[in-house]
Amino acid sequence: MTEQTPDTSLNSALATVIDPELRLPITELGMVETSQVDGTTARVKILLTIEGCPLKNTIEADVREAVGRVAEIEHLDLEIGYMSADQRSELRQRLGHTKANPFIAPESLTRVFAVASGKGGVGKSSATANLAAAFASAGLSVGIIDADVHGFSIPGLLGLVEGPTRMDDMIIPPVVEAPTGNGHIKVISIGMFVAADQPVAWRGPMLHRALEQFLTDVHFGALDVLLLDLPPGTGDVAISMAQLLPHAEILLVSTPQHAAVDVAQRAGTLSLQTQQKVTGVIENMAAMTLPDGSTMALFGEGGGQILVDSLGKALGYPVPLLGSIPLDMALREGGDAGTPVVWSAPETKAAAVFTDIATQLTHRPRGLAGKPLPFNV
Ligand SMILES: Nc1ncnc2c1ncn2[C@@H]1O[C@H](COP(=O)(O)OP(=O)(O)OP(=O)(O)O)[C@@H](O)[C@H]1O
Repeated sequence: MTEQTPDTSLNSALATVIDPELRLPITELGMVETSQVDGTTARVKILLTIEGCPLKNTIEADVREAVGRVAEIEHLDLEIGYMSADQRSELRQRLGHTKANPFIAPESLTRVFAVASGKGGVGKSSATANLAAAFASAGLSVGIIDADVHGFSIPGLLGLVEGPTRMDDMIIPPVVEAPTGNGHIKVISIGMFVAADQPVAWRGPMLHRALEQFLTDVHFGALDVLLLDLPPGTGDVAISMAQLLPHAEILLVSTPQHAAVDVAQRAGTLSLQTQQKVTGVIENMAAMTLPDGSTMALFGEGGGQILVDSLGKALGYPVPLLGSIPLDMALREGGDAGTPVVWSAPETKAAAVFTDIATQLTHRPRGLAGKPLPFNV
């Protein structure tokens, strides 16, 4: 066995420091410019990707912690610098960032789910955030594109305050870690690019361009699952999504209310034109259990089943009802507090149903692979 020198011990320690956004060891990202040991002092220079990097303090603390674990080292002389344009370009190459949509590459292993609804306020964004949380709790690497232009709520539902990091023409999305395990959620939202109190009054081509840029400029890295939170209805974004991610599978969220079924059905049958697959229906806001154990069906009952039956007939293949999420105060409170109910109250029925749906989806075979669409935007 070869003896570890202090220098190799230092490098091994630095290799345990993971860049929180890029999710790779800083030693593999060209971020360690100097690492040497003189006597009992380690001299380390770390290069951050950009000046004003929001994660400076985290990376610095992680480096100090890692070096502190090396027995031979008593002092750390740590310098923080910034990458040059050439070094950043090298990093982009190392990451394989090509400004091409990675999700339509034939070798892509990412499952893409577009979460849609017929109308607003049925819990589509809550379902997206909770499904992402359930996938991340299962150890998966998850991405969310919040494309709900008029109600971008995903960052708030996940408690994200920081925005993306711009590295020249590459955008690095902020990351939310699952409370246990290695799973995480990378989030990009239209809301991160507009002033907080400004409505997004964009026409179709601009929305198309924004979605396209999210797919080409945002460096998600290797994702197991990508979820898109679509605006309600069958508008421009749904059509752009179908064109940019033809193999995306549609998850339709609806309440049990019978009146909601027709609108949800229209959103579902759009898939006939886009040739996408409706992978399942999630019924949300189903009967809630009251403190005395009785149930109250505030939004009626049975809509989810009616919807899957009618979609099955219209689409010509069975569409499963993946689960029925009850109205639950913990779900609303978790969303308001920025922690999805799957993480904040895993013991609730709502959390259990989301977890079950995520499990079903990971075990279901993929939808039809990227078919060309019969129309252009
Ligand atoms: N099962 C549930 N129990 C209790 N509250 C819920 C449930 N599902 C959603 N909500 C609450 O209903 C409100 C609307 O939910 P959400 O924003 O997820 O809907 P949406 O369909 O994404 O709306 P929009 O289309 O406007 O973006 C939120 O306040 C959310 O916390």
